[in-house]
Amino acid sequence: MTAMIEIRGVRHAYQTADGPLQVLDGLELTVDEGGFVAVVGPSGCGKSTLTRLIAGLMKPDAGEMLLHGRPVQGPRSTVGMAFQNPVLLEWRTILQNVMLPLEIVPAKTPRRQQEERARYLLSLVGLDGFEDKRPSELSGGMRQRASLCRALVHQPEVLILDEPFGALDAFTREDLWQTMHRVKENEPFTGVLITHDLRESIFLANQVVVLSGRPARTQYVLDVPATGPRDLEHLYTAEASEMLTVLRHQIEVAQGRAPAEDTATPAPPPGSAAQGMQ
Ligand SMILES: Nc1ncnc2c1ncn2[C@@H]1O[C@H](COP(=O)(O)OP(=O)(O)OP(=O)(O)O)[C@@H](O)[C@H]1O
Repeated sequence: MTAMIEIRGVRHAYQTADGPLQVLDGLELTVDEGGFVAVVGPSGCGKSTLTRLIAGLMKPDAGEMLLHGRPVQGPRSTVGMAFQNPVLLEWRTILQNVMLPLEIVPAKTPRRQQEERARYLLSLVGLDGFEDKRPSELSGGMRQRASLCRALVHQPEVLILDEPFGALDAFTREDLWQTMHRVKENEPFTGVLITHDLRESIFLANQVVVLSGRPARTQYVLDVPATGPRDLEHLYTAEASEMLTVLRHQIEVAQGRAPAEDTATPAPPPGSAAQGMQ
């Protein structure tokens, strides 16, 4: 497997009025090409900071950030991003919103082909028939689907999803998880998902990385045995329940609510590779 994202010993601090705030301290992460990694951790530990570094919107103070073996020097059109708040432009139709990145960073393909791709993506996420609507005519879940298409329109190598489903109700969120599997089956991106939802992490990702409390380092890595599309029933299996128990415990450790060396730590689920990174 070729590594798409390699993060080695990354440190980052923000300069604040109260002095430097150390956010990341010795972060390690490898995402294989075509892989889908979920990053979980306590609130404020530095997850969004990590996404900004991967996207090249900021540079780390120390350590290496590599995409396809090359240092990340700045923002690249090969990285797509979608956030919790979709921010679609009301004066543009849904199709025009999806095509917006192609106007900012022009693609080499002819306009007709670009529009075909945008329409294809909209149909992939179940929004065919809504191309000419305005954002305010769509539900929250539909706007998030459109935002996903916009992030994918450039055929990014890396798709960063920063809590994209966090503001949605439980049913819509589960619907979107299944859409995400369909998209992943059809679009060859490498995914990084930031989430607070552990069920979401094991449903979507093939690996879950737990960050420690701030300053964050990689505390724990869990390989999810199931790959490819799965139905929601999968979340109610003994295997899923064991994985969730392990992850919940790791989050408690990261929050300082459970000791790191705890003999009560549940064993990793069968078939999964779980490892502490103390
Ligand atoms: N531009 C900035 N300047 C100063 N401090 C910042 C800046 N951006 C983030 N921070 C601080 O850095 C820390 C990490 O922020 P970040 O948004 O990366 O955390 P997070 O893990 O994504 O948080 P959450 O889980 O709550 O979304 C927080 O304490 C935040 O207040």
